[in-house]
Amino acid sequence: MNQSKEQRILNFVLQNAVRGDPCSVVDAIDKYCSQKEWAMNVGDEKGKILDKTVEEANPSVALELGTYCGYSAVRISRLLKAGARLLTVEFNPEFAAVAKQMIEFAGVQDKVKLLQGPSEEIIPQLKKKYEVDTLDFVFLDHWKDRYTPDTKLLQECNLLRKGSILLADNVIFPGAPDFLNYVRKSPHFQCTNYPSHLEYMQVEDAMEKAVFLG
Ligand SMILES: O=C(NCCCOCn1ccc2cnccc21)c1cc(-c2ccc(F)cc2)cc(O)c1O
Ligand SMILES: [Mg+2]
Repeated sequence: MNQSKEQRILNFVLQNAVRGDPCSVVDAIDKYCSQKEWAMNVGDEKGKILDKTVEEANPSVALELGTYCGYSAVRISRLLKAGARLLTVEFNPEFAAVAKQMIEFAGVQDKVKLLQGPSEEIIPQLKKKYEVDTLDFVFLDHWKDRYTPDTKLLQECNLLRKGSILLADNVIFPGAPDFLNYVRKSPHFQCTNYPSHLEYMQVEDAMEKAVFLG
C-alpha cells in the first residue's frame, strides 16, 4: 500500500536523525520538507518565534492544537523544564500515529501526551479527565476557523489564567482573520504580531501572541 507523505517524513527522520536527540529530529524534518516534499510543519523561521514564546511562558502545562507529524510537539517539549508537560491534540488518526512514533524517537514521550480527537470535545475534558488546572501556554495550529471558537471554549472552561500565553500560527496564510479580530478587540487579551513567512516558502505569514489578562 502506498506510503503517505507523513510516513515518508517519519522514515527520513528514522534514517537521518539521532534517537533521543530532539534537535536532530527537528532539523531532519526541516531538511526533508525544504528539499524534498513541502509539509505544514511550523518550520524553522516561525519555529524560532515559537521557541522564544515558550521560553517566555516557561510553562508547567502547555496545550498544542494541531500535532500533525509532531514537529512542534518535539520543538516545544525540548524546552520544557523538568516535570512540565505538553498535551497535544490531533484530529487525524494517521497523523497521530506518525506523531506518536516521532515523539518516541525524539525521546520526549515522558513530557508529551498525544490526544487523538476534535478539540471541541477534548478541551472540555482537560480539567477532569486530564487533571489540568489552568494552561500556561497554548499553541494554535489546527483548523484556522477553529481558533476563535476554541479560544472562547478555553475561556468558558476556565482553562486560562492571568498571564496565560496563546500563540497562533498562520494568521496571515492560510489566515485566521476572525481570530485576529476577536483577540485584538477583546479587553481580555494583550496582542502582539510577529511577521514571518510560510514554512519553507517565501510567502508572507505571521504568528499572533495573545496574553490573557484575566
Ligand atoms: O491547515 C493547516 N493546519 C491544520 C491542519 C488540520 O488540523 C486539523 N486539526 C488538528 C487538530 C485538531 C483538533 N480538532 C479539530 C481539528 C484539528 C495548515 C495549512 C497550511 C497551508 C499553507 C499553504 C498551503 F498552500 C496549504 C496549507 C500551513 C500551516 O502551517 C497549517 O497549520
Ligand atoms: Mg501551521
